[in-house]
Amino acid sequence: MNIAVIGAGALGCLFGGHLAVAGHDVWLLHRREQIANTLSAAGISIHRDDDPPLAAGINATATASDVGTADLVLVLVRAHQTPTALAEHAACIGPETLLLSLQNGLRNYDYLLDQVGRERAFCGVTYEAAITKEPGTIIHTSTGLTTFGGSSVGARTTIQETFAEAGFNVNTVTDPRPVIWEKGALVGATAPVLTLTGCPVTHLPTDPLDEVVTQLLTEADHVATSQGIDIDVETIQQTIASMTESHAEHRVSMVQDIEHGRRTEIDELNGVIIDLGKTADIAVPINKHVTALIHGVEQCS
Ligand SMILES: NC(=O)C1=CN([C@@H]2O[C@H](COP(=O)(O)OP(=O)(O)OC[C@H]3O[C@@H](n4cnc5c(N)ncnc54)[C@H](O)[C@@H]3O)[C@@H](O)[C@H]2O)C=CC1
Ligand SMILES: CC(C)(CO)C(=O)C(=O)O
Repeated sequence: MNIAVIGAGALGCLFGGHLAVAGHDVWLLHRREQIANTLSAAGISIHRDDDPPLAAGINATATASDVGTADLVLVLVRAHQTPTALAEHAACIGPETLLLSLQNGLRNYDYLLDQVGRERAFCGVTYEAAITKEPGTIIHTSTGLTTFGGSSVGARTTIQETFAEAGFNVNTVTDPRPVIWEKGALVGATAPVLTLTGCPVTHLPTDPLDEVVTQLLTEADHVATSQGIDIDVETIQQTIASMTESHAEHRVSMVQDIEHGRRTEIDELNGVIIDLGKTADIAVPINKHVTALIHGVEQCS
């Protein structure tokens, strides 16, 4: 397959690297030509535990037309960067190109649907986790399930098989919205708490963090219900509890954003919960407070 990955960050290198090693023609789309040239020349390197690093030769470019027409475009920029990134790299999206997002955020499926319509848009979530050490060198901190969905069964199966052959554990569903909301609620409840407190993932289920996490989850659940989406707070809490082992070494994306002085994805997570809560007349005071506090941290970091 000719696969373009928009966003050569932690997850872009993780998925792109494994897909390249599995034999696909993978192109990383980077914003900066100079870094793209370095990635093309040096390849990427994926570090996991004490294993020898996985080296992957890869094509990288800042010019989407270099890719030709991609069979699959994997979108892995920060959620708020999605519409701009899709417009910028539209040259590799042809009339049959499939689009897949595995980003965090509650609006990514809508962005992809706007771009290519129902038959070619696929969206989901991943519990794989990675941190960038330097451009093209990443630490794969945790492995985990990837779940995505979309209308076309044939295309879904092709994408699932492609990722499974590259070593990923992948599930598919028809309607991706419940899994997107389940992970959106989880990240919206945990990432701001970890970012504001500086606590590691292992602290999440302990007092007093767990009370705030539960309040944030409960508000997200009420808003999801108003959208006709059923999420299970208890299941999410169990996932959070399991992350204290599976993600003990990981610094969540929002913490990484603040460490690098970048804008966080808070507006694509808790911000969406606030907006939809307003429309549906559902009070979400804790989401409003943490969103305001994260905006404050963004201004001062
Ligand atoms: N890092 C992780 O462990 C996980 C991340 N996620 C989600 O996956 C998404 C990607 O996360 P990361 O890889 O950590 O982000 P990252 O910040 O490491 O990488 C994003 C990359 O996109 C690039 N970019 C931004 N705009 C661009 C554009 N217009 N064209 C080309 N490149 C552009 C940035 O320069 C950056 O290199 C986020 O939504 C994140 O929340 C989900 C699960 C785990
Ligand atoms: C849930 C987690 C930690 C990765 O699986 C994540 O999505 C993040 O780092 O933001």
